[in-house]
Amino acid sequence: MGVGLLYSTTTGNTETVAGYLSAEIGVDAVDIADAEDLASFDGLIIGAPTWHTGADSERSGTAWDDYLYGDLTSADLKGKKVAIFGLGDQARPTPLAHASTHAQPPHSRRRPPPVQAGYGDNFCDAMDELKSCFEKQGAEVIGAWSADGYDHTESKSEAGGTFVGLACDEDNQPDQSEERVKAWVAQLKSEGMPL
Ligand SMILES: Cc1cc2nc3c(=O)[nH]c(=O)nc-3n(C[C@H](O)[C@H](O)[C@H](O)COP(=O)(O)O)c2cc1C
Repeated sequence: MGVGLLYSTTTGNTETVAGYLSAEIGVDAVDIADAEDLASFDGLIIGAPTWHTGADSERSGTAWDDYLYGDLTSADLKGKKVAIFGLGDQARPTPLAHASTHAQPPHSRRRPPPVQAGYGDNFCDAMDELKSCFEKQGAEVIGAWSADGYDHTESKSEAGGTFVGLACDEDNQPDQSEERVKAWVAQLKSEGMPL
C-alpha cells in the first residue's frame, strides 16, 4: 500500500504542511477522520496541531483525539515506521499592550498584567502524544528533528534539544515550512521510510 499521509486540522495549517509533504512524496494527504485501516500501509507520516494547551491527553483537539483512544488501540503496527509532524505556535505569552498605560495602584495592590495568548510553553505538545500512542501499537517512530531555529520555551515533544518529529509554525515561521519539509523527507528516506 505504500506510505500513508494522514493529518487533522482545525484552521488549515496542518493541511497546508500536509500539502507540502504530499507534493514532495507524491502521496495524497488524507484527513484521519476519513482514514481506513492504518495497518495496511508500509509506513506512515502523521500530522496534528495542538489546541488543548497543557492537556495530558487529547492534546490535538481534532479527530485524532478519538482515533488515538479508539480505532488505533486495535491496530497492529509492529515494526512499522511512523514519522510525526506537528503544527503549533511558539510565541511566548506577552502582557497586553494597554495594561501599562493605565494608572497603577500602589505596588502592593497591583495585579499581574493580563497576558495575551501564546503557546510557547506547550509548543507542538500533540506530537509527543501521537508518538506514545503509536509506539504502544508497536510502531517504530523515526524522523526526530533538531529544535535549533525555534524560539519556544517548553514542549512535551522535545527532549535534549530534539523534537520527536518535524515541528512547523505557520503562525510565526510560515516561510520555513516548505524547506523544513524537503529536508525532513530526505531524512526520512535515509532512516528507511519506504518512500
Ligand atoms: C485556543 C488555542 C489554543 C492553542 N494551543 C496551542 C498549544 O498549546 N501549543 C501550540 O503549539 N499551539 C497552540 N495553538 C496554535 C495552533 O496549534 C496553531 O495555530 C496551529 O497552526 C493550528 O493548526 P491547524 O490550523 O491545523 O488547526 C493554539 C491556538 C489556539 C487558538
